[in-house]
Amino acid sequence: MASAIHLHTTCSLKKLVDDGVKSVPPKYVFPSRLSVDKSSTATPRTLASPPVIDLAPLNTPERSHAISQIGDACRDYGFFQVVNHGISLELIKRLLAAADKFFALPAEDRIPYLIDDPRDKRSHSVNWKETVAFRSNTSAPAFCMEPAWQYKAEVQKLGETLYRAIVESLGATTDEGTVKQHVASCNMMMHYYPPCPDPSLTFGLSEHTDAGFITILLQDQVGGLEILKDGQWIPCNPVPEALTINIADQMEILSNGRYASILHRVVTNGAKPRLSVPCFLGPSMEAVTSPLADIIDENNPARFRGVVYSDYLQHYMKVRFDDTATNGLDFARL
Ligand SMILES: O=C(O)CCC(=O)C(=O)O
Ligand SMILES: [Fe+2]
Repeated sequence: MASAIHLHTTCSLKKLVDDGVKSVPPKYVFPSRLSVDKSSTATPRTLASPPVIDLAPLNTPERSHAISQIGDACRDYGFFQVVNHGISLELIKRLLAAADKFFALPAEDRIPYLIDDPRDKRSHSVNWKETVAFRSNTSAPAFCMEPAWQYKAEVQKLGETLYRAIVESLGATTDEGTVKQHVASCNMMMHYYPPCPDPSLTFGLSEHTDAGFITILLQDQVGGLEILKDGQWIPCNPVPEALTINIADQMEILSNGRYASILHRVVTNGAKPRLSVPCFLGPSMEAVTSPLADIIDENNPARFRGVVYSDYLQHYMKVRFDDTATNGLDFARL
């Protein structure tokens, strides 16, 4: 969400829940939730969760095996989880502990740091979550900033590794200058989804795709993330010590549509709060994304035009979170 203007919010959903709210206030009700046949949105058991991929072989003679696993996951799911990702588990624990400590603070100490995520308002409905965005040294209390900055730097490195691997899985090459331009920014947020008195009425985060190249998500073990696969919402169940990766819009353009940016959403639950830390890795504002030259020929013509990221983001923020359009990528489609 690189270009979004983040206004600070004045209220806390968590406080409402802590104070014992017994029903969902109307602004948090998604009308689409009321009209759907609940049986069709019940978590299906038939389709598997996205695959879990071991990244350790990337630095060994077995690299090509890991690359083909990544390619298959990008093509078949647009989502996968990675273990042996190189980010210290101790650092991850420290970050999650800091996040827990932050969300345990009294509401008045937390509210100044909460942002109005522009993605939280879809038409008239509001997502069931609270969010902090790590944009400056004062985005969160110092005890959060310290692990957050360290984690963000590690995620940026992992993002470059994954970008290279994904391009390689397409049978294409890239140069270091392009990697730096396309993995130029890392927008990090921290979402807290309180337990909800009626999860059938709400979304933690309603369906969307992410705008950048790839998103690296740290989620706790509670669960709630779902992806749309073959017309069915399937859970992306948390795996201990894994990070969740998804293809975002710029990667769909780069891969000329071979790797789709997948719709995903977060559902709420009645029992436990959930914490997640997404990092949106995207290009610099002036960078142009277009399909990789190596994968375009007369049998595979370009399906997208080149787009400047700042133009893309402007369009994305306009259409993605109202009810009038469903696909931000139509902006770039030829
Ligand atoms: O909390 C999650 O699991 C997903 C968050 C997400 O999709 C986003 O912030 O774009
Ligand atoms: Fe997302």
